[in-house]
Amino acid sequence: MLATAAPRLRAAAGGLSLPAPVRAQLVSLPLRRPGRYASLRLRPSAAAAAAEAAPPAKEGAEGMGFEEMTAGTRRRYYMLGGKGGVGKTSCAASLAVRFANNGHPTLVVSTDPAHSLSDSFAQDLSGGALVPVEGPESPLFALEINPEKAREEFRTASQKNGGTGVKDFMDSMGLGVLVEQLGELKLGELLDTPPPGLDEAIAISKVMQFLEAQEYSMFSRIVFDTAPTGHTLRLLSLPDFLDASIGKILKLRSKIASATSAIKSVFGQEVQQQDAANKLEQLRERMVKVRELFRDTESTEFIIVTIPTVMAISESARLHSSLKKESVPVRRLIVNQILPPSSSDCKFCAIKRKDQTRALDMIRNDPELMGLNIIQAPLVDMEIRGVPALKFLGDIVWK
Ligand SMILES: Nc1ncnc2c1ncn2[C@@H]1O[C@H](COP(=O)(O)OP(=O)(O)OP(=O)(O)O)[C@@H](O)[C@H]1O
Repeated sequence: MLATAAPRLRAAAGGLSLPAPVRAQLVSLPLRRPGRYASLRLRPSAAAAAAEAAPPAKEGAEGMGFEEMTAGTRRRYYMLGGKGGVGKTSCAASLAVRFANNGHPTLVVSTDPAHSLSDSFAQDLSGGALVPVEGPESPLFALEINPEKAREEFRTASQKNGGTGVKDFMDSMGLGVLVEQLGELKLGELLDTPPPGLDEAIAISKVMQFLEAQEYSMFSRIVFDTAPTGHTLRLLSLPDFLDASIGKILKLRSKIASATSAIKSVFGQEVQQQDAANKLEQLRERMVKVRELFRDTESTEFIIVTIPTVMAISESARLHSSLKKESVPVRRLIVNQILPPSSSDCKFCAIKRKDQTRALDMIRNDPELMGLNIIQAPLVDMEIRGVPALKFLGDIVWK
């Protein structure tokens, strides 16, 4: 029973209470104030008692606990995704803190255009660059990919330079060669409007950087806090789309090249043509790498986050089905915000708990979801913000 498990914890309206020191800080915590929590640590006894008081964290397959997630120093990617508002950011941030506290230099990346990593860590992590998170034992960095800023740069560049500045912008994302080709094919109008999927293209370009740039080589764990389902599915299918598009551009180029070769006698043109084609092939190879990364069971895992409601579970089942079609590895399902058992005679809580129990049964009987390792995460009675609160949640969820 919560009330007797530890004096710091109480059975509040059926939910799990944060320990007093964390609560005290949270009440007065402003948004995005850096450094506030750097020295605050949860007392191990409180965290342990909370973990004990929480509902069973896991069911399902053996050997799928945190030990397996943290083993080895070879880099692994974890993508957390699901319906809006279910707790993707809280779970991703808590996993990142847990990795960092277990010796992994970790990067947590938000690909959600409506970022909440800064709010979750209660530190200003905005700006689109790597920012150190204060608090964990090993280095933890955060990156909020800033598509709105990128969109703005895109618009400004194309307005100022009649389209040519767009190339610089796309160059910076490693996609400049695509623009060159579109320009050569006289598809200029395509360059003046941000293409659909630009947010995802920016995220993909970052993933390419993770694979290639020295700056990122130190990270042994990279955790993605993804956007709600639709966005994320587009993100995952984009490398395929770009690969196919590049294929089409290459074909079109070669058709145009052969049609015009008779009148092209300028020395060097052939070489230029070949150079552009090579660059396109290179970009294509990079896309293939990203696509393979998303599908590599050794290095990547997509973790679906849901809550115990019929609507969220139905969306999770659809998400899992789409991810399977994309061959993205999924093994775990977090069911967040579960009401722990309570001795209180709150009628509302009893009904809510029954509803949640039915929803959990629904997961166990759903053909799409039943094979996944289910991780139950308790509802805490306050917003989870700041490293100590995330550590508290992470120690309960990731066992
Ligand atoms: N287990 C929990 N107990 C209590 N509060 C929680 C829990 N999980 C998440 N929350 C709260 O719910 C809110 C939404 O959580 P979060 O931002 O993590 O969700 P999200 O799925 O990332 O949302 P979005 O789709 O808007 O990005 C936050 O205020 C967070 O503190």
